[in-house]
Amino acid sequence: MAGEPHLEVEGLSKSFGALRVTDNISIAVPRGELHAVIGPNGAGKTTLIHQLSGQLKSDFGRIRLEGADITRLQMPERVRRGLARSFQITSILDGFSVLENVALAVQARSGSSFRFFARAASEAALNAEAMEALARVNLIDRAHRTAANLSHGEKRQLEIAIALATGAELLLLDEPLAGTSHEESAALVALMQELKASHTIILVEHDMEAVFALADRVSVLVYGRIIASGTPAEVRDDPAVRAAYLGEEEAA
Ligand SMILES: Nc1ncnc2c1ncn2[C@@H]1O[C@H](COP(=O)(O)OP(=O)(O)OP(=O)(O)O)[C@@H](O)[C@H]1O
Repeated sequence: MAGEPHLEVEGLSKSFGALRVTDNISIAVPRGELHAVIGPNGAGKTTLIHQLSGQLKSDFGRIRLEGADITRLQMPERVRRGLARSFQITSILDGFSVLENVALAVQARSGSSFRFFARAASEAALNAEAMEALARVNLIDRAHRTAANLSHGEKRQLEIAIALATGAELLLLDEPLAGTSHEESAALVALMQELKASHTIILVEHDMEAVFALADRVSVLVYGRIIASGTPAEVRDDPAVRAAYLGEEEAA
């Protein structure tokens, strides 16, 4: 339906024992928006991503993807519906080539549809799609390398290619810039800028320069609660945010 948010989260909560890690979170993300989620260490950002991806069951609340309630769906079903995450901890198969890593994701998405082809044709079709995803993330020239031999930044690009190859329209990116060099980070920021044109993105990231350059809107999570949500400028000027979060950065 026109006007329906691509992703809508309502009253989402998760506790570990007595600790309420995400607390009544509500966010609506229109199609095509890059929505950043920032907050201090331990605020609950990764837990929220796990709840959205289906890796963690929520205690309370609703998640809707284009209006459809996906709260109770398992991760593979969410992926099938176009929601995929790139992992903070790498999900790459080190012993396989870059191309094979992406081809596996294409195959997982396509399921049996490639079985109609003869084996060689099926492989060619898989590889062609995988190469397309690699082209999107500028990794074509690394296609035949063993994944283990990629640089850290290239591995992050590969993770995004794998998420794209699942056919995702909504990407959950959990700290894609963590541990990257200045150059790697610049390449990934440029890549996310490009992906914004075709994908809805939820980005958890500590690099404030990147967040404020990329985000259409930013939500600030502190102790599991959203204390502010708005444009980068609105969030930057919010006194509660400055006190709870950005102030902490300045003091560091
Ligand atoms: N499986 C778990 N069992 C118990 N506690 C957990 C579990 N996962 C996370 N926590 C706790 O929940 C809180 C939030 O963790 P989470 O990783 O979501 O924070 P975060 O905002 O992503 O932090 P960071 O920025 O450091 O990655 C932390 O106090 C963490 O110790």
